Amino acid sequence: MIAVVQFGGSNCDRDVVRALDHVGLEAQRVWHEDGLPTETDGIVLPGGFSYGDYLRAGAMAARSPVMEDVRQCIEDGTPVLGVCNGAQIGCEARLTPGAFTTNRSARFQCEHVHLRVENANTPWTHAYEEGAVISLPIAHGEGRFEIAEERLSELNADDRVLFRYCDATGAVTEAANPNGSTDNVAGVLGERDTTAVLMPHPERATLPAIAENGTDGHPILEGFTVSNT
Ligand SMILES: NC(=O)CC[C@H](N)C(=O)O
Repeated sequence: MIAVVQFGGSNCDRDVVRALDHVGLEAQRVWHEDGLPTETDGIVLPGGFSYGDYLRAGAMAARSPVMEDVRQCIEDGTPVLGVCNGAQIGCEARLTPGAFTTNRSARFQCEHVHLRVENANTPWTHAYEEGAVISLPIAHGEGRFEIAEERLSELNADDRVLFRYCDATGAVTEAANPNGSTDNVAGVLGERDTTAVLMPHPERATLPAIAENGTDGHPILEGFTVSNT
């Protein structure tokens, strides 16, 4: 069972449950104060505006006691995916490197972006070839990935950048960088490749009924089945 952890202000938790259901995975929303059910074999930190994005997006949710359980699950090899606000929470909780800060535009941005798959050898990207270009929606005000230069070199060396913003041809350019993220980074891996966070929303590009968003998010969510085998 995939636990979709809900904090005060989460607003993508139902969408994630529905998308996982479409992928054929049993998922359940779990209120963060209730802790993780014993049958948890995957975790999603969903998008939204936990605690109103006060202080910094994700900063308060990252300090919920449930995050200790999440950390323990990661150590046990349980796959964990953070999406948008969930990515911000993941970085704030130091499950993944770097930080998400205010977009270069200083505005909330809701648009479709192209992403280049930088590492296809992970559960989340197993269905893609390295260098593949996919399209997912973004919707955030604080999605600008920042990290110290030395840490970025380490991340690159360890192949822990999962996705970069690119144009339709796969070129990683400044023009294709929607929010000013360092090195166009849109998603990163934790110390294990079973932990990943990304700002774009795979659950919004999974259901065929939302045709304009495509279905490129489907294989990403399927990562839970890959890492569970
Ligand atoms: N869709 C979301 O999860 C929003 C993310 C976050 N609250 C932001 O605006 O940056």
